[in-house]
Amino acid sequence: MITVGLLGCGNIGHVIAKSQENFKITAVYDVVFERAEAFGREFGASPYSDFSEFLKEPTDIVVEAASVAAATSHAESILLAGKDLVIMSVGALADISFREELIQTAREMKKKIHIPSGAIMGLDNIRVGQISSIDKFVLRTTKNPKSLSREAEEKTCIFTGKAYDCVHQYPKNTNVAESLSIACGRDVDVELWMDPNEDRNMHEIFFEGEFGEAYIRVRNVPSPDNPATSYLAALSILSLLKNLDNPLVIGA
Ligand SMILES: NC(=O)C1=CN([C@@H]2O[C@H](COP(=O)(O)OP(=O)(O)OC[C@H]3O[C@@H](n4cnc5c(N)ncnc54)[C@H](O)[C@@H]3O)[C@@H](O)[C@H]2O)C=CC1
Ligand SMILES: O=C([O-])CC(=O)C(=O)O
Repeated sequence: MITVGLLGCGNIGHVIAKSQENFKITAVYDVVFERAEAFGREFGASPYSDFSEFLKEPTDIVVEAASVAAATSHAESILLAGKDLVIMSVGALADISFREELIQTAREMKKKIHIPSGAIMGLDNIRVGQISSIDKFVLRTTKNPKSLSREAEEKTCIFTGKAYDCVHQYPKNTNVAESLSIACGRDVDVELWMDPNEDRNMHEIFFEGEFGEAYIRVRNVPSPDNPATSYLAALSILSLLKNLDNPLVIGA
């Protein structure tokens, strides 16, 4: 049984806690301690208000499902505590020197940093961008204004530019852009749209290069408790944890 420490007892944390099969969440931490306490009562995990005490719990892996700020503050100490790490708030890795330091720490500690596929499909083969030339890479994300905590009467483009800048302006909505950038090894182009007639979180990927061309479109059901987050994102952590100790490795 894999033991999991959970950083962030929100929407994603609750979805994964309801499907514990080959893993058990034994320790939880949240900046709002009452959330960790309530979560601990519901799912039988120990709640912590002190992050260093949370790290002393003998867990195999910590799942960060909190915020870019949480991932930035705590990722290094999680690895130094000898635990593998799943990062959901991938926007934290947009800072290249921070990302390289983390990778170096993971290497020294012989630990892994996992970036789940999150709210998209196809992240595995997008890694061909690291070994083969890419001519075009655009992510077009379209969400209902409610998912962006905004209002709009008509379909409106609110950002065009590089993933790095988008992640800084919309950290709760564009972790996908950073996951794609890391996977394919370049700062991808991003368009962010809000559309009052769209009830899904839609991500379209336009990808062209030496390999040929690909178009991937996912129309995700938003999480009822946090419409900015697609339900698929929580499922992707579950499939990652389910396959962690599987000798058969599927995907690139
Ligand atoms: N990589 C991807 O494809 C995706 C990433 N995400 C990201 O996953 C993260 C979690 O998403 P949800 O569960 O929907 O969010 P949520 O807002 O429902 O829950 C986050 C929880 O973390 C806690 N938290 C926030 N900052 C914290 C900190 N500094 N220290 C400790 N606890 C903290 C909050 O109090 C809350 O209980 C978000 O950063 C979101 O942007 C979401 C969807 C897709
Ligand atoms: O990328 C993100 O941060 C979240 C997102 O768009 C989604 O869940 O669809």
